Amino acid sequence: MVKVLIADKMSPKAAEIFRDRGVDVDEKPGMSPDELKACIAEYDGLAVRSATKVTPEILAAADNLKVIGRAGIGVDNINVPEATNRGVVVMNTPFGNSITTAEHAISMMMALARNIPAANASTQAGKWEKSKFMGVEVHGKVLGIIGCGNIGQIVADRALGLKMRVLGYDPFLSEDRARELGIRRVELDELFAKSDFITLHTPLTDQTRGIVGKAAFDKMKPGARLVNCARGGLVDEAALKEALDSGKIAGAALDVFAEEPAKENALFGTANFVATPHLGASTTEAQVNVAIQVAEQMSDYLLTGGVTNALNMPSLSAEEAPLLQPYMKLAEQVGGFAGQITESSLKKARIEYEGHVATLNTKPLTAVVLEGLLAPLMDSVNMVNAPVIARERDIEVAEVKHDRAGDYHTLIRLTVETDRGERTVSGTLFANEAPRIVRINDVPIEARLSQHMLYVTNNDKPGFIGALGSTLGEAGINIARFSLGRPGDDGPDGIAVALVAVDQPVGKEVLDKINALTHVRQAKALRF
Ligand SMILES: NC(=O)C1=CN([C@@H]2O[C@H](COP(=O)(O)OP(=O)(O)OC[C@H]3O[C@@H](n4cnc5c(N)ncnc54)[C@H](O)[C@@H]3O)[C@@H](O)[C@H]2O)C=CC1
Ligand SMILES: O=C(O)C(=O)COP(=O)(O)O
Repeated sequence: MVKVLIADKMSPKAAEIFRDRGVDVDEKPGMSPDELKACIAEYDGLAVRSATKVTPEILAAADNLKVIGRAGIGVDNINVPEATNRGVVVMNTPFGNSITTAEHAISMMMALARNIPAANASTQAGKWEKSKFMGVEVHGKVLGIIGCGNIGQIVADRALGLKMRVLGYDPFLSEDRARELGIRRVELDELFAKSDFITLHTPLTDQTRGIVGKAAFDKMKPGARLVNCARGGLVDEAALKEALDSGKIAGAALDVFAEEPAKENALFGTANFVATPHLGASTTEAQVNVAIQVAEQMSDYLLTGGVTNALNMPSLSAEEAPLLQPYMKLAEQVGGFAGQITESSLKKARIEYEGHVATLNTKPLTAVVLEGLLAPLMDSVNMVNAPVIARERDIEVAEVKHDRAGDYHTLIRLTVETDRGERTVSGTLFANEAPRIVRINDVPIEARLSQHMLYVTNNDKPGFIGALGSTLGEAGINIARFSLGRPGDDGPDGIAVALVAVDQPVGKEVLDKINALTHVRQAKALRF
């Protein structure tokens, strides 16, 4: 009998469904990491919310684990790459708590506008400080939404109902979709400058970490109010404290903190600061939704192999799987490469299949290319929902097949079109199984991707490679493989590209140093 552990507090519906489906279930919320590590080997499935941290250590001890189900949206408490390495499927429930979380953000905004938490405390303390708690209307005010995905769009809808004017910043929000939502799409600086209220609804990624920091507070309209019901690391808490203390902003409400549980925090006790203990998803309705969904999805997988809302596994029939498997990896790399080097709003993605791959069922491959392309920007993207997300975001997707082989016997070429022009990434399979990137824009190259990569465009001049090697060496970063390419093969003619596989991640500090090297035009750290 398969056995599942529910490690966080969940609606009793989850255990009920597991039992009804014939899955053995233990409920042990509140375990320490050591306790979890000691017992995890017993289980085939692990169901969590945000409290349990599924670290590489836990995964290393999870000898029988096949699936992790997140009863909620954000999976930043789960080490998905490590789970993938270990063949553990990670699933979430992308929509079950979105309305509830949007409603919490609106509640936090209203709490700030009318000083409700402080007025409540003062009134119940017997003070009757009517004149101290003068508020502001939200009617006619500007709400800036950073991250206009599922939750951000629900917040926009509710804010429009409150007669607010809504601005949205999201690299994936198209002009047409913004118009449909009744909001205005802006760049981040304009959002900071014009918003009376700002609310965050992005996942926590390398791009969004610290998105509201000192520079952002400096750009904000004096007297703005900030709400964060997404993830703690999005707001720099020290900079927020300074902005509140100096009176630069009039208030802030946080549901999420850089460190949770936040039992101590420098912000506690600050005037005009409101805090809730990660309550965004905590309503009866949302908790029943996510508990049912997670238990159904995990039972399906454990009992039948059916996959829904998996973040790290494509769903495929048993017959196609072995044929498509090596191409899946290639498709993910080609898409992931383009996604990580694309910085502005995507308009089109053209996926061309040439040679052998064009004779296969390319639908799942296109889905995996799109998944790779969109994954750097959102949490809940998988091969099943990636085409839907692309459609919703007005990204035009074209699939083209050329049966005849070109330079390679098999090739996947992805061309993405953004506001700033086109980018192309092509890849092939060596020996029918090993993915290689063979062209980036007009530059031929031959690169095997590994977990940590450095992608550098530079002026093709002597001295660059030595300087790069020294900078990495000084930072204790070992170069595993080094691939170089340039548009023409007949001597230096301007630009060149280096794809460097490194054994350690390249942090921001080292990346800044590389970007400052003579001849470097742009360096980016990529992850696969
Ligand atoms: N406080 C709580 O209890 C809860 C918090 N959450 C958090 O809310 C987040 C959002 O959830 P959903 O809307 O369902 O996710 P979603 O994936 O539908 O939307 C996220 C949006 O953020 C955008 N985005 C990504 N990078 C960005 C950037 N650098 N700048 C601006 N926008 C960017 C994406 O394009 C996407 O549209 C989740 O990732 C989760 O961390 C979710 C549920 C409950
Ligand atoms: O769904 C999410 O992303 C959340 O943050 C909800 O967290 P929770 O399940 O309430 O611990």
